[in-house]
Amino acid sequence: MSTLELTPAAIATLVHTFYDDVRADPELAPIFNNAIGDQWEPHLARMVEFWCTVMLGHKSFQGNVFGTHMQLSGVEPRHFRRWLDLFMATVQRLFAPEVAEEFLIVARRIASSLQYGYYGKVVAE
Ligand code: HEM
Repeated sequence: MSTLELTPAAIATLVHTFYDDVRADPELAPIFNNAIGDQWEPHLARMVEFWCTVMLGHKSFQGNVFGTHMQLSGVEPRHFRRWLDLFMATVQRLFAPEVAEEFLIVARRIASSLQYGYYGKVVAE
C-alpha cells in the first residue's frame, strides 16, 4: 500500500483508524467509553485538531492535555503499552517511516509525561 502525504485529510484518516482500533480493544475501550460516552464525534474532531496543531502548525487545538488525563480513573501501565502499540502500528501502516517517527516522538513524549503524572515514573515507552 502506498503511504499518505502529511495533510489534514491524512491526519483525519489516522485519527479515525486509530480510535476505531481503540474502541475495538477490550482493554482500552472501557476507559474511553466511560469518559467520552456518546461524544465520540467531538472527541475525534478535537484529536484531528490536536495532531494538525502538532504536525502541521495549525494552532487550532487548545487544551489541557495533562489535566484532562489526570482526571481519568483506572488508567494502568498496561493501557499505555496497548495505546502505544496500537498507535505505532497505525502510523507505520499509513505513513512513510520518517513521518511515522515524527508522530511517535510526540506520542511517546506525552505518554511519558502522563505516566510521570500517574505513577511517578515511565513504565511503557
Ligand atoms: C493509556 C493511554 C491513554 C488513555 C487511556 C487516554 C485516554 C483519553 C481520554 C479518555 C480522553 C478524553 C477525555 C475527555 O474528553 O474527558 C483523552 C483525550 C486526549 N488524549 Fe489521551 N489517552 C491516553 C494517551 C494519550 C497520549 C499518549 C496522547 C498523546 C498524543 C493523548 C492525547 C490526548 C489528547 C490531545 C486529548 C484531548 C484533550 C482535550 O480534549 O483537551 N492521549 N485521552
